[in-house]
Amino acid sequence: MSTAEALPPLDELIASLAVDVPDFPEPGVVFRDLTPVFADGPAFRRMVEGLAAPVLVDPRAAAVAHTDDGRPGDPGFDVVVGVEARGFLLAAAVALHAGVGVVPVRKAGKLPRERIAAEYVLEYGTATVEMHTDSLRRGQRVLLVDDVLATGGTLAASVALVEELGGVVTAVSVVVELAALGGRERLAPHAVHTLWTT
Ligand SMILES: O=P(O)(O)OC[C@H]1O[C@H](OP(=O)(O)OP(=O)(O)O)[C@H](O)[C@@H]1O
Ligand SMILES: Nc1ncnc2[nH]cnc12
Repeated sequence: MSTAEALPPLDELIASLAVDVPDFPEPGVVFRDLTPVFADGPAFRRMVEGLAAPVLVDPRAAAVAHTDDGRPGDPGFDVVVGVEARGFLLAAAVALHAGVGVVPVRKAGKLPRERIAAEYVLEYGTATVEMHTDSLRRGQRVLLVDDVLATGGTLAASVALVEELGGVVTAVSVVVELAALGGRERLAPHAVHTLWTT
């Protein structure tokens, strides 16, 4: 058996490293803690590659984009937008992998310049996310990245911000989809890619 064949499927690897924490941050919520998955080098690399893969039009583009010789490469998206805070860990790595830039969706009160805002309801509370008004160019193709898709409130608000700025959401990629909470349906018709559905 080759080394590649010996690798466990990515969803099984993530499931084996993630830790379920009952009643966090409030009673009734089972918190899926992905920090051990992020801390595992091979798992982190495979997650980053997996988040980009469904929209990485030319698999060679990433390698080309990493060079400094100016050769063009089209990864299939122009920028990665990542959601504070856990989404930042992934979005920056996906952007580096694909050879594009990264733009933050931040929680309220963190961005210093002209910004737009969207409010949403979480599985545990409410929040507001913001983007700088000049953080995207009209028509830019966006890969939206976060760690967890639960109710979809955070990502729906993020999609609204991206679209208000004229960005085109090419796809939404997450590590974990908590299917019972209906986030995928809430984000329709946008394509949602997930590495582990539970
Ligand atoms: O689909 P939803 O119901 O909107 O939930 C998913 C969101 O919740 C978590 O973020 P959280 O707001 O806890 O912030 P953090 O990343 O700063 O911990 C997670 O990282 C997602 O962004
Ligand atoms: N159950 C959960 N576990 C981890 N992150 C979350 N974000 C929203 N719901 C979550």
